[in-house]
Amino acid sequence: MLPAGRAQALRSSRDSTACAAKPGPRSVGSSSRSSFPRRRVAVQALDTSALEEQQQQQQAAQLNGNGSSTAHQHMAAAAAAGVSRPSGPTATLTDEDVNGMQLDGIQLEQQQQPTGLYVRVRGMVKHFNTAKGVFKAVDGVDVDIPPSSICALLGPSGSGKTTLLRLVAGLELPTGGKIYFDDLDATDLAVQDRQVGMVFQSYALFNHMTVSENIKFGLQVRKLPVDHDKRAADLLELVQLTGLGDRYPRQLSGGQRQRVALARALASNPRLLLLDEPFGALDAVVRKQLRAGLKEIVRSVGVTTIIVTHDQEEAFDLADQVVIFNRGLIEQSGSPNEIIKRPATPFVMGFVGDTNSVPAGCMLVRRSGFNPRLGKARVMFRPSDIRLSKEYVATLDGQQVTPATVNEAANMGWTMKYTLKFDDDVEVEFSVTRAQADKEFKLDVGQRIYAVVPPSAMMEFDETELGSAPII
Ligand SMILES: Nc1ncnc2c1ncn2[C@@H]1O[C@H](COP(=O)(O)OP(=O)(O)OP(=O)(O)O)[C@@H](O)[C@H]1O
Repeated sequence: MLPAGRAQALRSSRDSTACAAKPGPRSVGSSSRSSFPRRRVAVQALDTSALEEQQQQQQAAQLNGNGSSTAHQHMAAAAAAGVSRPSGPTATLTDEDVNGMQLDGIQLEQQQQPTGLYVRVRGMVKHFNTAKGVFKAVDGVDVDIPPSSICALLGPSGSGKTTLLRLVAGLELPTGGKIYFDDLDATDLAVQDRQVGMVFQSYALFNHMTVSENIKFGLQVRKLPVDHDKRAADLLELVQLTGLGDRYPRQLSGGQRQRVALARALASNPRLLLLDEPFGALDAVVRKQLRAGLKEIVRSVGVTTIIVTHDQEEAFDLADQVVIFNRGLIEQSGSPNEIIKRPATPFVMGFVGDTNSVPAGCMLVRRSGFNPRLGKARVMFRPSDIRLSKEYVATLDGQQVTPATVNEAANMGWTMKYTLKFDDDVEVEFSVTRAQADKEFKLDVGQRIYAVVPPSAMMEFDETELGSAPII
């Protein structure tokens, strides 16, 4: 539960510190309508994590002795035993960074700070030059993320999720396309002017600083006009770590460290929170707890949130909008319900949830009345769409049944999984909850059953449509 009054306190603090900043060195917002740099606080939303990431990359490049190392090499080096972690606040930022964050000329503004950013990505392209040629990591992506909503980027490994997140953060320069924050063309905006907070899988905390010092770090560097101690205390309460401010990161559990990272990312009131596998290194129970807390916190402070995750349950539970990536492109974007109930492509159907895949000409498909188009090789459907009768019936739900034999039964704990083998040797999986198995669907191996699948639940596809191998 969110501590009473914390979110309000944090919001009020945002309101009272609303400022206008001069545009940063790279804030070339081309739209003349844009009021972003003048109207909004670039200041209080300047988040340390993006800068630290940039800093890590520079340091890692130096460690590699190669100023032109790829971003991936940088990150790998940075991740290696925290070697590239900065040793102290003054060592973390270049003069240029700090100059970019100075508050000279900033006027206090009493106007209410808007909540989350409205993020629009248009025609985004990011190609990397590799030894094998041009690698299309992101290849023409449009996404709209409404203010204060949570968007999850989901997809196979290497599909371009993190690259898109880094493009939005300003940590990668696009090969093509535009990024808009509200009505501002933010494509060329400097990282420190993006009002972005970030949390990564690796904890990204300064080990030599206490928890409170970690949270206050960005506020101090920027000399933000808020009570730093109070803000750190408020954030610690928000992430339910009150009393642990004097500890060092090594004295915390993995889950606690991630909560500190979240508090630190929120300290400067970002209008956009970017999370890259924030709970990836944690066990399932802790992940679930943190997930619930994260949802409540980001909702309460109203920050627009983009999260990259491999965990489908996490994506569907957290997000208002789930974006499914494949090979640098978006296969589908929609609410969790839309994605689950109406997958737009065979890839999404196969990627999200369990599916059975059978030849288009098999008995089950033919008897169902489904008419595959010519040239299509297979048909998919969800195991949960199978209806069956243990007694012989000619039709079930108005459809002609297909007889099958229970070939295998697997006890999965809370569910039972059965393999059904039709008389043309085609096998499908059928699963029921333990409660259903105990009551109506207790099946024995060798038993005959009679199955139907509604044609409306079937999707035909070509094998090539399911590919997720990256394209070079
Ligand atoms: N700097 C780079 N140079 C060359 N290729 C890169 C670079 N950065 C990313 N890539 C490649 O771009 C593709 C997309 O990478 P990205 O990290 O965005 O994938 P992802 O969907 O986040 O994967 P994962 O879920 O495994 O983190 C990958 O194949 C990756 O190897």
